[in-house]
Amino acid sequence: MADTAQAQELVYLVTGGCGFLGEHVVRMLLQREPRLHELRVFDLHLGPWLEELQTGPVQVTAIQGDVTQAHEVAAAVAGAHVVIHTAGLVDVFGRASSETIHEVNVQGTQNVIDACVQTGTQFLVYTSSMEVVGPNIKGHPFYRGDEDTPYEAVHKHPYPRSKALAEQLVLEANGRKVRGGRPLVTCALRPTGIYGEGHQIMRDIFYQGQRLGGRLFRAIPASVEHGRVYVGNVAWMHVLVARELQQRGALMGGQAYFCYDSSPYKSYEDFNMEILGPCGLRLVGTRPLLPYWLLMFLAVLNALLQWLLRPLLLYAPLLNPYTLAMANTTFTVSTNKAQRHFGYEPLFSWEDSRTRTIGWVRAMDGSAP
Ligand SMILES: NC(=O)c1ccc[n+]([C@@H]2O[C@H](COP(=O)([O-])OP(=O)(O)OC[C@H]3O[C@@H](n4cnc5c(N)ncnc54)[C@H](O)[C@@H]3O)[C@@H](O)[C@H]2O)c1
Ligand SMILES: CC(C)CCC[C@@H](C)[C@H]1CC[C@H]2[C@@H]3[C@H](O)C=C4C[C@@H](O)CC[C@]4(C)[C@H]3CC[C@]12C
Repeated sequence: MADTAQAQELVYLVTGGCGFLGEHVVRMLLQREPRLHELRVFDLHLGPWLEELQTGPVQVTAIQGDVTQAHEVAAAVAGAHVVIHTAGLVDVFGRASSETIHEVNVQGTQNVIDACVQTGTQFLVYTSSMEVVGPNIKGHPFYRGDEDTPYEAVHKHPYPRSKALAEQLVLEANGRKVRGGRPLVTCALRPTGIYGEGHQIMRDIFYQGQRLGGRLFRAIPASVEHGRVYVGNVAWMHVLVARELQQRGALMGGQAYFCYDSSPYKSYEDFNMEILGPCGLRLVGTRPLLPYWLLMFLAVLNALLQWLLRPLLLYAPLLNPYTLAMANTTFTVSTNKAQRHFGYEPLFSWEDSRTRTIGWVRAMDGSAP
């Protein structure tokens, strides 16, 4: 828990605080933000684990609410010094409509900005995504690029489009006067594919491998690099950026930072095997077992089935044309902007990140649904 020797005076609000990333941000704040007095956790669905946090020195306030409801957001934001806005609809599988994704990710973010302005909250950190940059629909590689690398960002899919619009809103809001006359200071963090304890897709792939007798079948060439970052480091970056934004607003305000750490550059599947291999799974094939055209045919078929079945049931498999394109396009970052601007160093080494994630997967063994 926080070092109580320092004055505990700050009120933080974490939207989406019960999600995969949000829970790590909440726990990290309690461990590493000594000036915290109250931590508000705002989410559509509150987790039972919040109960166990109520016994520490920091007042943890659970708020069940919806970011699309401006009055609920304003009530939660009022009196907060800092807002970390991680709430979002993460959907590249066609589970939600594009209107709903826009409503939550874009209008929800606008509501958060408006609430800061109306109630006088000065610091706003937004969880953006690598997808505001790419991969683009043309499949152009982004090979170990940084925040200044030129890239043709073209957003057709509702999720990346919504993240890009929301990020733009947040960054453009930097400098707006909030109630009381001070300027709003904002910035955006852009994680690549996050992994770690609680990662739903890793869980799904693990169970799928178990159902297939401990095997997964290679679908993506090993040469395609996909950026990954450990959830603990993403959470730490949020905590640090929120703290430093209060001291270095002139430099950091209006900036976007990729989230990075020392996780290795690998294909999506080869990276997963770094975790799932020690948990008993094997990746079959050194090359994709099916040709790309056949995978694309299956992906399109899945999209068609999703559309046809929609009136009856929700069919949302991992493979669709968008996820196939993502998995097949190199997108990795190599940058030190966060280190230069606010002294970020990953808190967890690759070995720690991997060990922690393996421990979490192993604990699920035998509990397949
Ligand atoms: N998972 C990744 O690989 C990844 C990568 C880059 C960026 N991100 C971003 O990180 C953020 C968190 O993602 P995650 O992976 O933890 O997803 P998640 O789905 O686990 O968490 C999102 C949380 O937001 C909440 N939420 C959704 N709609 C809401 C609403 N209308 N009002 C209030 N709360 C709502 C959900 O209940 C959930 O707890 C998102 O903004 C996402 O775009 C995620
Ligand atoms: C050949 C297929 C079966 C492989 C399917 C893999 C696919 C489900 C994976 C590949 C890449 C993954 C995305 C990537 O890690 C980055 C992000 C950004 C983030 O903002 C949200 C999650 C997302 C889209 C990952 C989703 C799962 C993807 C598409």
